[in-house]
Amino acid sequence: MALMAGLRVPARALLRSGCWLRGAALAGAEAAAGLGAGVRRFGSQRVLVEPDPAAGVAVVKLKSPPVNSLSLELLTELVISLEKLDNDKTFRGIVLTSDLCGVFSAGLDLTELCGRSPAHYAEYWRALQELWLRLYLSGLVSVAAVNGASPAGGCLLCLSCDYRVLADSPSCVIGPNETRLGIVAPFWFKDCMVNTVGHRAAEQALQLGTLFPPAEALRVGLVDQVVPEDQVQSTALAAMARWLAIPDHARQLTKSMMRKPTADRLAKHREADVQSFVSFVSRDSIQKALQTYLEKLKQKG
Ligand SMILES: CCCCCCCC/C=C\C=C\CC(=O)SCCNC(=O)CCNC(=O)[C@H](O)C(C)(C)COP(=O)(O)OP(=O)(O)OC[C@H]1O[C@@H](n2cnc3c(N)ncnc32)[C@H](O)[C@@H]1OP(=O)(O)O
Repeated sequence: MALMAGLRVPARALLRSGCWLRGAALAGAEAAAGLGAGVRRFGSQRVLVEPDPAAGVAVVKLKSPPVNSLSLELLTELVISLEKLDNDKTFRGIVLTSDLCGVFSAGLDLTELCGRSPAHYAEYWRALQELWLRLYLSGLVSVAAVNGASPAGGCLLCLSCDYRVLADSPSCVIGPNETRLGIVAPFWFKDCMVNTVGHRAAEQALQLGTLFPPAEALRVGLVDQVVPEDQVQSTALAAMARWLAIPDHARQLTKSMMRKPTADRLAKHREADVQSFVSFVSRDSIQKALQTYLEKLKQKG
């Protein structure tokens, strides 16, 4: 750990922020990255949006060190950015990626699920539902450029996109590891898994809490392409070009036809889903399991 201005800052976080600062330093090379003169990045503290209006594409980068865990703030900022892009006719597609080195998203922020009030759990779960519904049903083409580990809720984010490109590195594991924490993925995560990899593979992965290394993730169909780490974003953009070659109205109607029944299962029972999450996560046994897991993570660091 490094101590900075009285703040306990993990060395890994500094390394990672070095990684995204390096990205910021490359701002001068924005033209090379497709950002023309006068085109400005926008976004918020935890979500960086790099627009390429000429291509109709925005690269949306998660930048919430150390591990892009889905805090209430990150969920909220991501929903706002997606809403803005969805409502802006300039954009037809987004590439969702991480601005940190080695981690796409660590999934739900476990500190949001431990030792908080039922009202907080309910607010948190509503924000997660909101993000999932918005991303899953977005009219934009969404390509996940998965440049780091993506367990549990991180995997859900990827599955909500239309296409997934994963970096070929042993640390880039992806999958629904919830049961390993002693918790259960919500039914809408289960539905996304089933829709992507089929019932049998989803059942095994969900029960065993499997985190797939890249080659396995490709084999089961959890991701669509595995490429060297430095080619993840360019490959995602190339995939995007293929998807954008299809007329929007036809693609959007087809996407809706494929996804709406799954989304409706949650949309029609959102409040019941919130209540079952709150009562589940408030159980003493679940609180203990989550605390123990968090402590193990911290000790490992
Ligand atoms: C009856 C039915 C009812 C249905 C109800 C439904 C209930 C559903 C409930 C919950 C669903 C949950 C889904 C989830 O997403 S749970 C979260 C699962 N995530 C994980 O297991 C990932 C844990 N993290 C890791 O494996 C690693 O951190 C990794 C992402 C691989 C990165 O590794 P590394 O680079 O080595 O970084 P560190 O492990 O050292 O972590 C750095 C610091 O970040 C903290 N951390 C990590 N992950 C989280 C997290 N998810 N939330 C909060 N904090 C996290 C970690 O403790 C380190 O902190 P510190 O620096 O203070 O030591």
